[in-house]
Amino acid sequence: MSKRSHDDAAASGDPKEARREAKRLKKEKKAQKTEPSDGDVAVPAQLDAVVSEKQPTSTDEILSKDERKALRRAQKQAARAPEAREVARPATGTLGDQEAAAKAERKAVKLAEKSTRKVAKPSEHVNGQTSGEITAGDKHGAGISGRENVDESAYREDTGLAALPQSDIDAFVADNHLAIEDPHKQAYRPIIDFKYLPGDATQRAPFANFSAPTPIQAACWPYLFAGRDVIGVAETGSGKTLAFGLPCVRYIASLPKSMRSGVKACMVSPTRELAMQIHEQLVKLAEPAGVKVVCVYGGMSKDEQRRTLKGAHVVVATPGRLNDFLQEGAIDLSGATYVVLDEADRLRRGGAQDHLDNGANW
Ligand SMILES: Nc1ncnc2c1ncn2[C@@H]1O[C@H](COP(=O)(O)OP(=O)(O)OP(=O)(O)O)[C@@H](O)[C@H]1O
Repeated sequence: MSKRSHDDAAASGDPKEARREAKRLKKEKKAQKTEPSDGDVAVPAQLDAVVSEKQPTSTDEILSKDERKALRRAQKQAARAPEAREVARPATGTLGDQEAAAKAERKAVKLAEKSTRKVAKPSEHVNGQTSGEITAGDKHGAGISGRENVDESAYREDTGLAALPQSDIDAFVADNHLAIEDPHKQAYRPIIDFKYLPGDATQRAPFANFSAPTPIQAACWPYLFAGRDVIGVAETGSGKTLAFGLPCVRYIASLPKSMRSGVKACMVSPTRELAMQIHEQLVKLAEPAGVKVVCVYGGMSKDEQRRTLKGAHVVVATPGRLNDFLQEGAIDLSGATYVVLDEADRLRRGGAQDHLDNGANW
């Protein structure tokens, strides 16, 4: 009913008719007030807020107290589970009333919970490899091979780390975009603080100037301490050297003196510069532990390098020079059970495959 018809009724001179019209008009106005306007069709945005960080005020108007509580819970969980965002979104387009909103809300809570569990749990779809795969970014890779035939009980999680609430671990994994796949499903907790490293405080001295392990270190260390094979992928400058270097040095340092002689670890790097960088960092850790690290690479006198090899526990090498020394018997890797292929993808691309194949019978 329009104002025009009300005017018409008044103009007809029938007061009864005019009163009826006025009443109808009032009713209509009331009904218009309760109907959503075009601006209220912001339902998708409100439901997006189920998984976004900020909760718009209009959500408060639509949801009940219990629903708002569930919403906050979902937001917290969804913040740690980015996949939930994508799964929850399709539900948003079709909902326009309170009941539907509550339904979508419940669904989002469930999805967020499920996704959170998924993030926390190592994936189960690994293709029969024996390696754990640790991914923290995707620029450069380091193939890290742990000790063979080592009792996996060699690594015992620090009690403080084991006592942390799962939510702390989940938050670390989600915040650092870590994906950890472990076919053995041991689900070691990342060592998120140096104080959770095995060993006493003196062994943490090399990290005195660092505030916390980097994500790739935190994720790799438990697996490598346990003697597992690891493929680690992380961007450049993310601390991969210590990720594989610390467990290596600790392993050698832990050997009884009678078993310590000879090369115990070999690290192959695609370039001389990278090999030298690894060497430089490892020496700082290794020397105080009585572990000798040497670096051999092409373009330098072999004689000098041969001399340095005497008494070495760890050899850092470029593929060609390593192969030369293997051929001539200057390096014996028969006792080396800790092998690192630094930037394994680059090693392959750089034509190191033949050298690596030659070294396969180390
Ligand atoms: N936990 C840490 N906190 C702060 N700095 C660290 C930490 N661990 C290592 N670093 C420092 O970060 C720098 C880069 O580390 P590193 O060379 O291991 O990175 P990377 O991932 O191996 O890089 P690249 O891909 O270039 O080889 C080094 O100077 C190293 O001393």
